[in-house]
Amino acid sequence: MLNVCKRGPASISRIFSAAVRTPSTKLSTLSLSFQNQAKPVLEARWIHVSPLRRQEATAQRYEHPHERAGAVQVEKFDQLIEHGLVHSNIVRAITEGMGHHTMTQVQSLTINQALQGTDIIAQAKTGTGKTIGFLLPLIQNILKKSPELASRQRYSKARTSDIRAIIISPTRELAEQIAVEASKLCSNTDLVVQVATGGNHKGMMLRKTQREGCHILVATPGRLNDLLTDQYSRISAPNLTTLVLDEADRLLDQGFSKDIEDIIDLLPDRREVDRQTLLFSATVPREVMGLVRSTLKPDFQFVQTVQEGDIATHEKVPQKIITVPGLENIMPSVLELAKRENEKASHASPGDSVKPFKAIIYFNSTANVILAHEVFQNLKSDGRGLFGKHPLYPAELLVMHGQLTQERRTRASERFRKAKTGILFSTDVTARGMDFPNVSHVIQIGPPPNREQYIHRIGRTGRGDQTGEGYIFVHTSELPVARRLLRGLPITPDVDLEAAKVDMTTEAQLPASLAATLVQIGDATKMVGRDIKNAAYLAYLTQSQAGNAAGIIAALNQWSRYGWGWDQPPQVGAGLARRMGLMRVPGVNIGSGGGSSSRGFGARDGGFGDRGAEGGRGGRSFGGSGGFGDDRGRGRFQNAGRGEGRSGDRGDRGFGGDRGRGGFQRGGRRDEEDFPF
Ligand SMILES: Nc1ncnc2c1ncn2[C@@H]1O[C@H](COP(=O)(O)OP(=O)(O)OP(=O)(O)O)[C@@H](O)[C@H]1O
Repeated sequence: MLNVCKRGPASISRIFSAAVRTPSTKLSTLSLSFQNQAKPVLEARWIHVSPLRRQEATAQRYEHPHERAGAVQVEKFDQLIEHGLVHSNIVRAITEGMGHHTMTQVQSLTINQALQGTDIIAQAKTGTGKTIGFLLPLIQNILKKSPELASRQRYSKARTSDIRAIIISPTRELAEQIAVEASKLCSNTDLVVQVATGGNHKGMMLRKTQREGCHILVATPGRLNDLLTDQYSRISAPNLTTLVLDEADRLLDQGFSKDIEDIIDLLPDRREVDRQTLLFSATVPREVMGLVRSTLKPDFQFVQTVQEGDIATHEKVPQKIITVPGLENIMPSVLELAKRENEKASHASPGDSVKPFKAIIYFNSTANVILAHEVFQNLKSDGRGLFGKHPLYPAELLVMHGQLTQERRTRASERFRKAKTGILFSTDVTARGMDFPNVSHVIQIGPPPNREQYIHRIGRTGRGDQTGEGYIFVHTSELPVARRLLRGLPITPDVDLEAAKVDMTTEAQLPASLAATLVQIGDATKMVGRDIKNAAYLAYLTQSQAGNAAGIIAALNQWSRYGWGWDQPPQVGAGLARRMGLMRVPGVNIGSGGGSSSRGFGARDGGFGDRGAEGGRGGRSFGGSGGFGDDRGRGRFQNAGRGEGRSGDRGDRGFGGDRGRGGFQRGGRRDEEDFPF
């Protein structure tokens, strides 16, 4: 059926322009391999598990000389009680409270090992239960030293200096989530869990901790540093038994490693108070291995259920790449996808595995999150005027980025957690560790900042025994960089979405449903303010890794013309254009300013001098990364901005940059044979 709309997309944009006028060691058999050190007094051990041999692996016994003779590798939580390894009050919280009976592979390996007190770095795919993997041994090891804490007392006598375990997380939301999980595990014991994050009121947290005491502290790095150095906080951990770094590779990369080093210096000397260190993540890039070694004892174990060469993402999550001819194709394509999935879900019979559409859409900049969220909020179905029903009704449309207050961030997380159907427009603040239930789709807009981030983002779906789907949209000019970053991942091209193929620069006859989608996005975009669009343009420009300035400028200009209906593209400040080497690039609309008018709509996770982190340290990068109170900027334009550190928020004001890899990089070797897309 062909359309109503005789004129094609080009004319849709003209409607806008009328309104807008400016510019194993395979442990194939749980065998252990030894990595000899130069002076092998103690050696680190690598435990790899081939997924195919899991059953076999988990049934084996350890036979390492360091092991307790006869130590059994258990795989049911109840067996931990039978073997006298873990207090029944902890196990009951998992089996009866949470309903988990069988351990996941990473849990089985790490719990069995960590109970013996060794330092561990564990790498396992996203959503495989790593949180319990470190919480359970951590809690048991506290109870081993203080059995009197094993059952609930009427009056707890905990103090602020009773901290036995500290868990560090790179983001506030993740810290909150871990604290909730830890409280569940401790629910039958007398252990007290507290959480300290940058966005929350320090005084209130301190008063609560002074009132209730603390045995397990979950914190973000900046706030933890702040508490440990504040002599009035009375927070101390003289008897610390365990330190956990969740998302360890993130905490040990350049953005956070100095904070972590400072925190470790503030903890009791390990030679005087022995403690266990546990590092967990789905990704452990080689670059951080040096720091991993220096953080752990020399005889640490590397429990790796993802081996080099294995697929790092879940095979059960189909991943598709959609190459679009214009950036203006992306929002209509997302809407088409959402409508299609809603349609499928509404026709599914009760036995079908089709889930309601509940998606997280990741953007590389705060400004683009804001723009997309506004557009989707403004959507109306055809012919209903201003008060028309939303085409995705009853979906929740939520936004999450580092410029929001902590209260709004928490509210957005909670609402998305509860939503049956919805879209969370997000920067990378939710990319790691967040366990939102029933996420059916993860959609990434543009190439991710790096391969690890792609893996963590995709990991928000297909968690536990759930299924899910991944989509990534890239502009043709971004394809080389996407191929370089995502080499070897099971991503296949997708050509099903009509809105992703249509040429918006020419008039055409279109199927009615496609025309309706384009008109809906067009009308909704028209209602979004100029500043937001300017900011989105500049953020996309400054964080782009396309390696081709002329190409990305052309794509952005086409977006502003055919997506927003602007005659002139937004201005790029002369200073910024100079710094980015854009002065001679055709199509750049150079303004007179030294920088850009879009401050405040940060690009990838922050920057703009807002390295203020959780504790509010001023910074110097603009165009940084950081953002969302989690990531710390290593921006493209270091030193170019003013320090605008804001207490309680780790840089999210920047408008540029990419985590340590700045824009316009070379696209890397192009070897078509290597890529399915
Ligand atoms: N043994 C288990 N059996 C079934 N479900 C489990 C088990 N352990 C944990 N889960 C559930 O699996 C989900 C994912 O767990 P968790 O968040 O710990 O994963 P993760 O490996 O830390 O993920 P990420 O790498 O994204 O941080 C949670 O909903 C959790 O309740």
